[in-house]
Amino acid sequence: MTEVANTTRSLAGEGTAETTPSERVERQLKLERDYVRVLYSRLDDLREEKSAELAKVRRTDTGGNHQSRSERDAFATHYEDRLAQLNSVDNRLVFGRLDTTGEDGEHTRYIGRIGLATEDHQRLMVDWRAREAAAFYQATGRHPMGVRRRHLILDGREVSAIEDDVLDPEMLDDDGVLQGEGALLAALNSKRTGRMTDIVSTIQAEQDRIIRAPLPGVHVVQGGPGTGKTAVALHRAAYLLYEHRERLRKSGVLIVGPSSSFLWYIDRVLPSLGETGVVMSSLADLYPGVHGVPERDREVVRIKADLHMAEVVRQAVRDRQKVPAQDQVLHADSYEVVLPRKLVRRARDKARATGKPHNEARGTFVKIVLRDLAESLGEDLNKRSGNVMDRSYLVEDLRQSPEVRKAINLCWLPLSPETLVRQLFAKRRYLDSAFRDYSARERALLERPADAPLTVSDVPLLDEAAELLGDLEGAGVRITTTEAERAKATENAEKALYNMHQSLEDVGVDGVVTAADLTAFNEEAEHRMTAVEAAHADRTWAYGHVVVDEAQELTPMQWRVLMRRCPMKSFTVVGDIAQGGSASAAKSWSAALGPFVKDRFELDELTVNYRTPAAIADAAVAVARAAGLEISAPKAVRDGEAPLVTGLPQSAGDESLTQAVVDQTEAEVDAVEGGLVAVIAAEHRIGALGSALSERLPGKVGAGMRRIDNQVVVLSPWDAKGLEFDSVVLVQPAEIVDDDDGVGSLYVAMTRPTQRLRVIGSGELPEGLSPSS
Ligand SMILES: Nc1ncnc2c1ncn2[C@@H]1O[C@H](COP(=O)(O)OP(=O)(O)OP(=O)(O)O)[C@@H](O)[C@H]1O
Repeated sequence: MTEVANTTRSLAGEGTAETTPSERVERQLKLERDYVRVLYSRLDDLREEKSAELAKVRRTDTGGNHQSRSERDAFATHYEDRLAQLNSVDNRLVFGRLDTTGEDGEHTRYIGRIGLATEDHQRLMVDWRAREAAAFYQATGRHPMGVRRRHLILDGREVSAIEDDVLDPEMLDDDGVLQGEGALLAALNSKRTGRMTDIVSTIQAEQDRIIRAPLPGVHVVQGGPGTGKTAVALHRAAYLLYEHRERLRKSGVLIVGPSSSFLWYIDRVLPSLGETGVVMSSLADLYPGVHGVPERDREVVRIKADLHMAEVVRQAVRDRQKVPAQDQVLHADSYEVVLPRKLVRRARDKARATGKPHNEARGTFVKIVLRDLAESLGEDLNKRSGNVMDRSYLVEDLRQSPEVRKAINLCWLPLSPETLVRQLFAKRRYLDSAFRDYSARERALLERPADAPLTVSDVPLLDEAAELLGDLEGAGVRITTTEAERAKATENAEKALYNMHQSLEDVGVDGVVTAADLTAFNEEAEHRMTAVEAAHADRTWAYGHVVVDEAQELTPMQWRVLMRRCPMKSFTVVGDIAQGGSASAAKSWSAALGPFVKDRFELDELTVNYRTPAAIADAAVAVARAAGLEISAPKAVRDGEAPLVTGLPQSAGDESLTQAVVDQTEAEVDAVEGGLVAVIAAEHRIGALGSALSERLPGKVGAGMRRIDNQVVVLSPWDAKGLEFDSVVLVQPAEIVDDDDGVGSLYVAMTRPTQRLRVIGSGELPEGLSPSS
């Protein structure tokens, strides 16, 4: 490893008076190239090592012994995790170099995606999340921290350029806040691919402070569009998993985003940082086994969002613990017995007083009813015939009677959350009782058939109901997995198995895998799936940390669900109050979080807009402010081109508008040369625009309009939330304001482009937008 020692000299003093600047750069480049080759070679060695170890472990004969098998599996899991990590970090393995001068001399550290060391434990590269790497992100011109920082720009495995930051307060201009400006601008100017990438090589100081904040507590990150909130939230998850691995490995991290297309957009970031064990969920999927469809009526959204719904659901459950209208005469065996209302009421009150959930308390209810009924039957028999009957026999006789069973069931049936919620909105008597504090108009709005699909707004109600009802098994009901669930589990297992095969082939073990290995892989695959999937499938799973993106959209009832998922209340919450679109979006962070944590949350703000060029961001801010939105505009990193606004006459019909949009989109596809174009329009236009665009640009517009990796994608402002495109064609902005969720939605749509914005509208345009001359 002499090569390593030679290349890890400090940057200081590397140039000599005799050499020209370009010679010095060349020498430095060579130095770095040599070093980076060493790093990749070590990575390759490690991969080979781990895959050989893995194959060996897999071949170990455990002699059918359960303990040896679990030990073998534990080793295998360890090697597999490490191998997966080594396989995921190839791209831009290393990106920085930090030289420090301290009392103990000069040190050079290379900063990369993971930590690497030589065989004899000499450090080669530091994980970006390690404490020693922090200065790489935190040193600024104003606070140089005694370091020299170099950015390495790689093309494949080769260093193509190096960039040294000037960390000298004397040389600071007023804007000296950006680090590694060249690398940063290269990242920002690159074409979008439809998938978010990591920013690990260019994290900025204000972002890094948030990423490395302590684990406990609720940390809110407010920031305008494009300030890197999503990026920061994901890198924070990776950091926490590194820094608190022991704790979070067991409890897990949950990431919540607004929609499944958004989760798809971000789902490559964590694996590229070597982290895979994270559970992701959209708001529609927070309740296991249900995917909530959008709730269309804004009034209904508002009603179901309110915390008062917890009381409504509680009442709905109480309504299912009934006292019959009259005393009932029942038959059991050869006896006749009266079931008095009073007895039922007493049993119900006692069962409720246990404080147990409905399904569990049902056991108490049934026991009390049978006991009291047997007692009165016993007394009756004794009175009539003088016989003293054994009470337990009578209880058994009553329990066997279909009439008695039916009568008891009608009073207190075991219930699933789905049934409760479906019937709540389908049966007038339940609706009227649980929503008694609401107007007749509101109740009419809420009513729907029992087989109507469950909506996103129903998801928190299901969760609430599940809390209050408890397990069905607690009520003695056996739960069988449905055919569909079984099919899904098999499909998942097959996928996992396929992936295992793939990764084996990738590391060159193909051909030596035995049938026993494959069985073990299969078991392992199932085991692994359940680690993440078990958490997702288990409503009562207590996560160690929850990350919430686009958090301004969460309703109070959705927050209530999330607070339940993390009893320790360790949250990273990122969002922008000004972008709030839904009918119940938060007006402030205090209003959103106050009911759950009072004022016990940290608030940080991100102030730099990395996505949208200033000329476009300014136009978006002008429109938002003209409509009275209070926003603090982040400072854009790039200037860019002003939006082109085309105003069609009021008389132009839908056909001319569509025509203009198609023409403009075609021009944008050419202009962005392989980049992505989004056409953002109100929901009702999406179908027609999609068809017209597919006709003009065959093969470029996705059939499913939400496939955001197509070159052209047509979507609503809601679906565009959190996403970005090289160019955006914005259709009929006035309609977006009226039709969708107000000017917040228009603001979201206008801030999606990384390069160009085109606006096309007929008739009057919203205030702040005027046709380009
Ligand atoms: N430090 C950085 N280095 C490179 N790129 C960055 C950096 N910070 C942010 N970006 C890029 O800026 C863009 C916007 O980031 P991101 O989507 O995280 O912003 P956001 O605040 O979540 O935006 P919005 O609120 O509009 O959804 C992304 O392309 C992201 O990769």
